[in-house]
Amino acid sequence: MKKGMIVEIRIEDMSSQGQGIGKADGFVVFVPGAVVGDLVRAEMTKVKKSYGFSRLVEIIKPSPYRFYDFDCEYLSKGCGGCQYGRLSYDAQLRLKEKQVREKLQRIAYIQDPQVKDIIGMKESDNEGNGTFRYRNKAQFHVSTGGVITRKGGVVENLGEPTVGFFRFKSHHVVDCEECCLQSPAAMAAANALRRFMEEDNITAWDPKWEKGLIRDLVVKTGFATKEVMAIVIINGNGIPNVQKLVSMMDEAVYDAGYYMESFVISVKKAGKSGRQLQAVNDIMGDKNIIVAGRPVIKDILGPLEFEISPASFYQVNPVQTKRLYDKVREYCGLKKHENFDVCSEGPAERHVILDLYCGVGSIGLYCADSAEMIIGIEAVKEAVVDANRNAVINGIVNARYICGKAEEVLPAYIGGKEEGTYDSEIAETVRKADIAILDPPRAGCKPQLLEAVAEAGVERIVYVSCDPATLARDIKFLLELGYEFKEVTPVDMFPWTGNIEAVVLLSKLHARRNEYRSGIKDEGDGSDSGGE
Ligand SMILES: C[S@@+](CC[C@H](N)C(=O)[O-])C[C@H]1O[C@@H](n2cnc3c(N)ncnc32)[C@H](O)[C@@H]1O
Repeated sequence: MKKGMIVEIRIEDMSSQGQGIGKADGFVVFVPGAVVGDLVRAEMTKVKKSYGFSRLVEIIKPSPYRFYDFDCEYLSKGCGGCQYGRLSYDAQLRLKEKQVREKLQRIAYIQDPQVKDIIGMKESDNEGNGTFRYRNKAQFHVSTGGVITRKGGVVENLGEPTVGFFRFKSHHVVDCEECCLQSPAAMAAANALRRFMEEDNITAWDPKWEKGLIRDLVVKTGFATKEVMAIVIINGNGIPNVQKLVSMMDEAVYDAGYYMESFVISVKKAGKSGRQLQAVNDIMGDKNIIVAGRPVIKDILGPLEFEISPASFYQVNPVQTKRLYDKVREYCGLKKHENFDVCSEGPAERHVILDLYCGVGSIGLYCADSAEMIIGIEAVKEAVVDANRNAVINGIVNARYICGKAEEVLPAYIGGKEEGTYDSEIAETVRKADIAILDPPRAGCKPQLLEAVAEAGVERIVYVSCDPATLARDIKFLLELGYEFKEVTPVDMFPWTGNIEAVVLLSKLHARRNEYRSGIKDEGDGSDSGGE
């Protein structure tokens, strides 16, 4: 295989970035623009030892799964947001199921994993918007516009500001005035920011010159409350004429049918290396300044209310979050939520549940009615404060939160190594835990955390993941630590994109746990489950 060669390829798979994947002469080739089922002609652009990249030349026979009605002009302009925008929704769901299965087979070495039907979105969801407008958090990048002073004092007008999303595998911002995945409030706020920058000649952050003011805009929307928080991430100490921007956004958001409850500036000073390809949560600055309104917005999920701060994580698709959390409850073995009353005085089941990577406490609080105690661990302080407040708002008294890295906090509490440096009452409760819910960021869990969970001896592990590869890696380790894989349910939290969410149930293998505890390294065959 050589660069410049024209090859014919049947597309059999797709990457999470939306590239078609097929084989030519046994050689794996990535073809951007092609979808599963296409027969294409492609020109090789880069050739490695066993795989290569190509440019789509011609679709010889289009796939029956091709979707032609995706109503977005920015997809063809290169916006990298909707990687699966050319694939029918049903085909997306099948592809995501397949990807979860394959990762478990290839990375966790589970031969025939029990993969339940993916929980997809329905047409009637989300006030009839179905698989569209499902995101309650928009993250816009802002690119150069206005005037800038170059090194040496040269003043240059950089042209129109752009507010939108990165092009596929690039930091080029595709200017988007409309996005069918975002809430109308988010688009109204983004368009107001662009207008403000144009009118007031406000610069955007230029990663090449490491100059300019506005870097990004995050808009959080409470779908149930219509409350909106706008967070403008800047390279500086403030925004000139910021009150004008606040009123422009406020008006635009109100016209879209929402209420701007909070306007925040997040300060992120220029680093030497300029803008890196950002992980979702790295977008925020180090210091958040509440310029107008309240420091939190509120949302409602099922029977619970949640307050969310600028720096706190909150699941982005509320309709699917409810379904995901219901699945978590089911995997925890808790009763259904139908007659849920969080304030009920009825006897709780005797579960002690560890809610690891708990964010604003949402999953644990969703399970609190069936627990003796919820212990949440979370690294972001604002989220821990939110979690405590959320427990209070909902009248939940059986939840405690610890701020710190889960991989440091849990081993300390389980091992009792630093007695005196932590709450011994909580430590005692942690050691009684019988269920652990793990919901880490994309990178997955650190081995120390998984070892501590196994050391705690919980009967069930419910692992929620947004990256099947790190999920499979961690499951492989948990199997070695004496747990048995039961089943996985993928949940489509991110229609039209290549992102996959999945929830896994693992249960303790009693004989093997004892071996693990006593340090005997007997492999066993896993058939000795004395389990549940
Ligand atoms: C995918 S979110 C899950 C949040 C929550 N369970 C929910 O459903 O909304 C992952 C959370 O882990 C937190 N986090 C990241 N690294 C962490 C660590 N090492 N220890 C504890 N929490 C961490 C993040 O701040 C974030 O709130």
